[in-house]
Amino acid sequence: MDQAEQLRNIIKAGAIGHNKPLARVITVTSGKGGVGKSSVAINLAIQFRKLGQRVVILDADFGLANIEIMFGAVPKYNLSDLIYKGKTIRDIITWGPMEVGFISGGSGITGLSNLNKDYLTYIINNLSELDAIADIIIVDTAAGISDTVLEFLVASEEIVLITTTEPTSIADSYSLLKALNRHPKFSKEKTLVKIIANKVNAVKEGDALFEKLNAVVGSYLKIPITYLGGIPRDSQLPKAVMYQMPVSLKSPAAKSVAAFERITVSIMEPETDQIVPKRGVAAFFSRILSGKIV
Ligand SMILES: Nc1ncnc2c1ncn2[C@@H]1O[C@H](COP(=O)(O)OP(=O)(O)OP(=O)(O)O)[C@@H](O)[C@H]1O
Repeated sequence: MDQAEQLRNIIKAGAIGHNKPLARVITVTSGKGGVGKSSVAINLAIQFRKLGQRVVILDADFGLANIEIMFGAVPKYNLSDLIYKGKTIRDIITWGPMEVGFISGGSGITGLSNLNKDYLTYIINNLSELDAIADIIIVDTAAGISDTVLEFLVASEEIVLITTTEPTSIADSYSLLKALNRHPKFSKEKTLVKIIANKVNAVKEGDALFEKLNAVVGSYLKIPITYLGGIPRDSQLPKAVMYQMPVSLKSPAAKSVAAFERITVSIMEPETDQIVPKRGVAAFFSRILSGKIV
C-alpha cells in the first residue's frame, strides 16, 4: 500500500466513524485585522461548551498569540512541536477556562513540502485523534488574504466570516470571498459560508450590512452565504480582554454575550436547506498539509 492509499484509508476510517461522529471544523476568518475574529472564536467556544459540546480552538494566526493572551493560558507545546518534535496531539492541547482546549499554531506550518509523505501521513494520523477528543474544532485564521489563510479556508467545511460595518471591512470581506472563489480547490457546494456582523450599533445595522454583502456576493461570485447575526459594540468585551478572560465568563450579562449565545444556538441548529459536509479532522489537515498526497 503506498502512502497516498494509507492516507485515504485514515480519512475513510474517520468517515466511517470509529463509534464516534467526526468533529465539526469551523474556521473563523476576516478580510481585515482588528474586527474581532479572535474574540468571536473564543466566545463561541465558551458558548459551545455551555451547550455541552467539547471544543478545541486551533490558533492558526501563526506568529501572533492573540488567543492565548485572551485565554490567559500559556501553552507548553504547539503545532510545530507535533510536526517536528514528535509530540502527540494530547501533548499540544492546553486546557483553558471551561475546559476549552487550545492548540497554538506556533511558528506555522511552512516548510512542510520538505517532509516526506510517510511522515505527513504519520502527522495527519496523529492530528486525526482530535475527532475523538472534540466535537467542534474552531480554527482561528490570520486576518486578510494570504496563501496560508486560503489553504485553511478551502480545507474547511464551514467558514464564519467576521465583518464590521466599516466600508473597508465589507470591501475586504468581499475581496476575501473573491480570492476564495478563484482558488482551484474551493468548492461552493461543499462549503458553508456564514457571516457575523461584529461591533454593530443596532440590529438593523447588521442586517443592512449582510444584505449589502449578500447582494454583491450573490451577483458576482454566486457563493451562497447565510447570516448568523450581529454582535453589538460592547465595552465589556475589551474590558474582559484586560482580565485575560472571555467576556462570556467575565461578564455573562453583557449584551455581546447574549448575541454569542444566539449565534451559537443558531450554528447548532440542523441546517434546513444545506447539508453540513462534516469531513472530520483528518480530511481537514490532509487538505492543508499536502494537496500532494491525496
Ligand atoms: N463587539 C465588540 N465590541 C467592542 N469591542 C470589540 C468587539 N469585538 C471585538 N472588540 C475589540 O476589538 C479589538 C480587536 O478584537 P480581536 O483581537 O478579537 O480582533 P481580531 O480580528 O482577532 O484581530 P487580529 O486581526 O489582530 O487578530 C479588541 O480590543 C476587542 O476587545
